[in-house]
Amino acid sequence: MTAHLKKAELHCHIEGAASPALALDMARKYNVDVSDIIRDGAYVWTEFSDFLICYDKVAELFRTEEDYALLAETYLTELADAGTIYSEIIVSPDHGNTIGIGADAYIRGLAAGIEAAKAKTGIEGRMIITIIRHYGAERAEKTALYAAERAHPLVTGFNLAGEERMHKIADFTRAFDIARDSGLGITIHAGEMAGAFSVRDALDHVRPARISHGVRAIEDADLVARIADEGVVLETCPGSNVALKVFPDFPSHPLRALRDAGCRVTLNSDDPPFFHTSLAQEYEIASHVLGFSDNEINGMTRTAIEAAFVDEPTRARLLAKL
Ligand SMILES: Nc1ncnc2[nH]cnc12
Ligand SMILES: [Zn+2]
Repeated sequence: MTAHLKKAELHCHIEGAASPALALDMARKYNVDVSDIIRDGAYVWTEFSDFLICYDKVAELFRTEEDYALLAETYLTELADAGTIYSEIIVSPDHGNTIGIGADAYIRGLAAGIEAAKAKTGIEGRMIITIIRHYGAERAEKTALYAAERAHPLVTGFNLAGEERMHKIADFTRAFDIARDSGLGITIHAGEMAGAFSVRDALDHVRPARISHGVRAIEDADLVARIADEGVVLETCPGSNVALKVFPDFPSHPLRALRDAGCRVTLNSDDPPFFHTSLAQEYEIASHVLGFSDNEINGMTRTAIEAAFVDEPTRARLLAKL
């Protein structure tokens, strides 16, 4: 049982945290037919690109600042109930623009949800603005400028998500330079749907403090050694990887091998209800399926707080809670 363990997560896409029940509430509110994406109380998708389409359709069900506040408050309260003290949610101002409320209202709504959850439960939350790889470099640079202008004090990091098999990481270096120069922490999706070369490209071109996933680095022993040497933190999401068939099953997942090779690893949920998981379940998988001891799991939680994109007094306060 890991229910008694304190938890922290660095990697959850906020629209990907919407339960099918909450998405159905939104669909009813806006009279949207969602029978193509929700069936028998579960999201319906077949493989990664189809998952991204399903994800976008769910995101478009949240249409006001209040909807986004409810989404963030609901998710973070649920995390806090499972013993979570810290969460970074990945947010996409581009979604605010798509639904027509604009990036500012989107971020304001999410921030209100984070603050409401904190007031109720004490959970600390931050936002990581993500650019979307398949939208291309031009849109990424606009979003980076928006993030750099300090969209909100709770925005503390910058990421690249989306279809990893499109474009090159080198196309996004200007966006990452803008974000880094503004003081945002840098992480980047790599080594999930593409192989070790993608992680190497991220390290060479972007120099992130963390890699979102990074698990396919396991295909290249020299790269694993480099990740360990450089202390780059891996935001691993085993349940997501198995659901998306990055690895066929949990025994094939490289979390143990990466950790044993000296990589700094953390546990994360990615898009929990899409992958039939939760942060609490990822902790359970780490314990009962991957065989990590409570001490080893606590070490991963500590790594998450050490690598969190927060100011030092907040980090010290969070570390004191472990
Ligand atoms: N697992 C994932 N990989 C890349 N982009 C995403 N957007 C939402 N979930 C994602
Ligand atoms: Zn992700």
